[in-house]
Amino acid sequence: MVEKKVTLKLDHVSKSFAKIETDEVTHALNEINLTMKSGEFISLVGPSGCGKSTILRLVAGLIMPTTGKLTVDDNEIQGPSPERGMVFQKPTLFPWLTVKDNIAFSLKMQGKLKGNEDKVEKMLDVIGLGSFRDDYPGQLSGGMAQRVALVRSLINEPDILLLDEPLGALDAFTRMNMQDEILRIWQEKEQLAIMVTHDVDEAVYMGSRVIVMDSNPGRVVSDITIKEKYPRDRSSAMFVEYRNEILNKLHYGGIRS
Ligand SMILES: Nc1ncnc2c1ncn2[C@@H]1O[C@H](COP(=O)(O)OP(=O)(O)OP(=O)(O)O)[C@@H](O)[C@H]1O
Repeated sequence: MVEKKVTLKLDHVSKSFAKIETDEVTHALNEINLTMKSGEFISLVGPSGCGKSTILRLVAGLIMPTTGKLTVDDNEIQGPSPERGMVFQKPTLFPWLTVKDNIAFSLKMQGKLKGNEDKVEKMLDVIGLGSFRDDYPGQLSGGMAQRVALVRSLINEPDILLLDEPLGALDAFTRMNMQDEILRIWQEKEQLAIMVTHDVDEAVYMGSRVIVMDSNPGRVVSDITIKEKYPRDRSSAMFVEYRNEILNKLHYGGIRS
């Protein structure tokens, strides 16, 4: 179980980007108010450009809001922190480091590797890549590389896990296995997970809450609590009902795919 329970708040958060070539401004997010807590799995869905990744990058502290503020337990987010781990769609591994060294990298950088070597080995076992520990990322399949990228973030035991379409590039079979793997780790650690996905099925299968967004300007149009218990059955009446409700919000909210 994760030691620290946290509350993340987005308080009237707006983010605009200026285009370099023109005077135009993109209102990526407009007045977002959200409260999320440890133990929740938040799925963010919405059309391309509605600001889903911008929310993750703000929470990661990679960018700052134009107005409003983001806080973790009332402390304003002012930059990146190992307490907020991000996994991107394309696994961002160091090609010159072995699988094991990629996983150990952040512990090493923080001077925490000594005494934690067994944690790296445990993570290798968790993702079933123990026998690939000395291989380089270029030798791995896409699914294997994504598993390494996932545990590389998890090894820091972040209070907040940010997943930016982490399974988007995987084949259907690997994707379903990884969904269960991520859920298992999340349930064990009880951290706050926030995942961007384009797949409504995946959003309902994994999320304890599904937040539906729309674009121009980027905003929240619906915040749905999924009350069905885990593990979920994709063919159950309740599951199908949730999926239809979200698809309806995406269409009737004027959302384009
Ligand atoms: N660094 C940036 N500079 C300029 N505009 C940006 C920047 N980052 C994002 N935007 C714009 O902000 C809007 C929201 O982008 P964002 O990537 O958050 O959307 P998204 O919902 O994650 O989209 P997708 O589903 O396609 O990944 C888009 O119009 C995008 O072009």
